[in-house]
Amino acid sequence: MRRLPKMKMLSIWRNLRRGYAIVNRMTPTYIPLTYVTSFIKAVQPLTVLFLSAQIINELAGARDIGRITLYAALAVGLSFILSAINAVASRRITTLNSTLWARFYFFLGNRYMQLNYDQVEDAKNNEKLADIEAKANGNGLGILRLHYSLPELLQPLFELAASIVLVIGMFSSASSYEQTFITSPYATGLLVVLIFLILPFTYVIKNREDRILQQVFEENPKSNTYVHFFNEYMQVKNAAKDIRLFNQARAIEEHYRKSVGAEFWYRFFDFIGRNNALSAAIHAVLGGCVYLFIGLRALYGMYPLGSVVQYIGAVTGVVGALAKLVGVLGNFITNNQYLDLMYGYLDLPDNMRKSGGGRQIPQTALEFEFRDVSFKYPGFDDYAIERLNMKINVGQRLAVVGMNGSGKSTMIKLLCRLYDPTEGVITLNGVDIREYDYMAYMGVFGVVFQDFKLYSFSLGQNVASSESFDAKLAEECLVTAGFGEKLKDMPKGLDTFLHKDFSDDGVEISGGEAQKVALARALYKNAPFVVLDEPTAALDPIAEFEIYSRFNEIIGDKTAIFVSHRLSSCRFCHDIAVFHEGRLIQRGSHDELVTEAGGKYAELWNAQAQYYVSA
Ligand SMILES: Nc1ncnc2c1ncn2[C@@H]1O[C@H](COP(=O)(O)OP(=O)(O)OP(=O)(O)O)[C@@H](O)[C@H]1O
Repeated sequence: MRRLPKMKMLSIWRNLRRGYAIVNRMTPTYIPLTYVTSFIKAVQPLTVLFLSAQIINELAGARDIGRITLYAALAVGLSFILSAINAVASRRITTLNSTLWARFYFFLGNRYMQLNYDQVEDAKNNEKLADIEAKANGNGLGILRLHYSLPELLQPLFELAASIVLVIGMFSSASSYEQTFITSPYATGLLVVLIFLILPFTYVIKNREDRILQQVFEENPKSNTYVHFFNEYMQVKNAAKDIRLFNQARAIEEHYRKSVGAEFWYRFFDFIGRNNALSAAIHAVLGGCVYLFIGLRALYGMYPLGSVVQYIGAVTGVVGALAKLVGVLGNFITNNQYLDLMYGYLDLPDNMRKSGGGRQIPQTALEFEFRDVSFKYPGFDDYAIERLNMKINVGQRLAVVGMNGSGKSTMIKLLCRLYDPTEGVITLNGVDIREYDYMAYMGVFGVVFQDFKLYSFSLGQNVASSESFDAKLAEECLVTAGFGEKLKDMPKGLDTFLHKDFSDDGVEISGGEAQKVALARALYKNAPFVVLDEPTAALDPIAEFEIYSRFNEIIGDKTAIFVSHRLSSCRFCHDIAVFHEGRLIQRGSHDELVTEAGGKYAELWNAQAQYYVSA
C-alpha cells in the first residue's frame, strides 16, 4: 500500500473534521442517528449469530431446555428491540436524506449571498460553484460523499469490533483436540496473513477506480460546467425567446452531447464492472479458505458445532468490515480534493461585510465625495473609472449621462460599495465609506438597477423585500411609482403573486410595469439616498413623462442620482455629470452644458435631438 505523506493525511483529517461539521449543520441529528443505526445494523446479526451458536452448542451438548429457551428469547427480544430503535432512527434519517439536496443547495446559495459582490461577478467563482454542484449532483462527491459515507464508515467499524469479540474464542479452545498443522497457531497466523494480504489489494482496486474517475474529469474538464450551464439555460424563462428565434436548441443539443462525455463514462463503468468481478472472486476464494480452515478445525475436535457457525460468521465479518473500511478510506482520500474545491469556495473572502470599524451612519445630512477614485474590474487591465473627483451634495438631484461603457453604472456600484476602489477613496461626511458598518451602509441606498430582479412572490412582498409588509405603505409606493392603475386590476391586490411559479393565479407583468414595481421597492425602503440606473428605460413615453414631472414629489427630500441615456429627461436636474471613457468630463446644468461648444453633452444632445425634430 502506497504510504500517504504526513501532510496529506493531516489535510484529509482536517477536511474530514470540517466536512462533518458542515454535514451536522446541514442535517442536524443525522450524525448521532447514523451512529445508532450503524451500531444496530452491525451488532444485531452478530448477536443473533452468537445466540444461535449457543443454541446449537446446547443442542449438541447438555440440551438444557431452560438455557435454550433463554437464548431463543434473548435472540427474539433483542432483535425486536434493536429493530424497533433502528426503525425509528432510520425513519428520521430517511426524512433528512430526502431534504438533503434542498439543504445542500441552500447551504451553497446562502454562502453565495454572503460573498463580496466582486466575487459574485468573477466568472472563475461561478465556474467553481457550478463544478461543486455538478460533481455533487452527477457523482455524489464532496460534502455529499461524506454524508453518504458516514454509515459506510461506522457500520464496518462496529462490525469489526463486534466480530473481533466473537472471534476471540477461536484462539483459546477449551476442549481437547488433535494436534495438527491446521489446529496449530501457524495455521491461524497464515489465515491472518491471508486476510491482511487481501486488504492492500482492495485498496489498490479502489485507488485505480478513483484514478480513472479523476482521469475522466481531467480529460473532460468542463463537462460538468457545460451540463450545469445548459441544464439551467434550457429552462430559464428569459432564454426561451432566444432559444426559439435563433434555433439554439440544436446548438445546445450538440454541445450537450459532446460535453456529457459518454465515452469517458463508458470506460469508467466498464473498468468498475471488471474490478468488482475481480474483487468478488478474490473474496469468494478467501471465504472458501475460512470455511475450510474452521471446518477442518471442528473435524479435529477443536471447536464445538455451534462455534463453527459463530467463527465462520465472525471471521467473514472481520474480513468484510476491513475491506469496507479500506474502501471508505480510499473514498475519503479521493474525495479530499472535492472537499478542497468546496472549501475554496466557502473560504472566498467576504471581507467587505466584515470590514470597517463598525462606524454607524450619521443621522445628519449625508454628503458623498469621490476623491481621486480609479477602478479596474478584477482581472482586467483597463480602468473602468479613472481619477474620479466628484461631490454629491445633500438634497441634490444629480443626473449622470454618457455613452455606453463610459463608467456610469460602475460609479454607482462603487458608491453602493458593491466594489471598493482600486485607488482613491469615497467618503461619506468626510469619512472613508469602508469605515462604516457594511450592512448599515447598504441601508443608505434605495436603488433601482438596470438589471433589477423581482421574485416570484406576492406584489406586496416584492415591494417590501420581506415576507410581511406594511400594506398601506406598499400601496402608496406603488401608486407613486405609477403602478396605481395596474394595482386596481390585480385579482388579489398586493397579495397577487408575480409569475405563476408559486401560484396558479399569479400574473405576468410587462417590463415597464416591473420597472415601476422596482421603483416602488426602492421608495418603500425609505432610504435617504435614491439611486436610479436607467429608471425609465422600459417605460412608455407617458409613464416616463409622469415620473419625471413628479420626480421631486417622488424623491421628496432625499438625495438622488439617476443615470439616463435620455438627455431630455435630465433637464429637470440642475446638476448633470457627463462621463466619458471612465472619466468625469463635464458637470453643470443642462443650459450650461448644452451651450459648451465642442462638449460631449452638446454632442449627445444634438445627436438625440435630431430624431425628434421633424424633417
Ligand atoms: N463586471 C464587469 N467586469 C469587467 N468589466 C466590466 C464589468 N462591468 C462593466 N465593465 C466594463 O467597464 C466599463 C464601464 O462599464 P459600465 O457598465 O460602468 O458603463 P455604463 O456607462 O454604465 O454603460 P451603459 O450605458 O451601457 O450601461 C465598460 O468598458 C465595461 O466593459
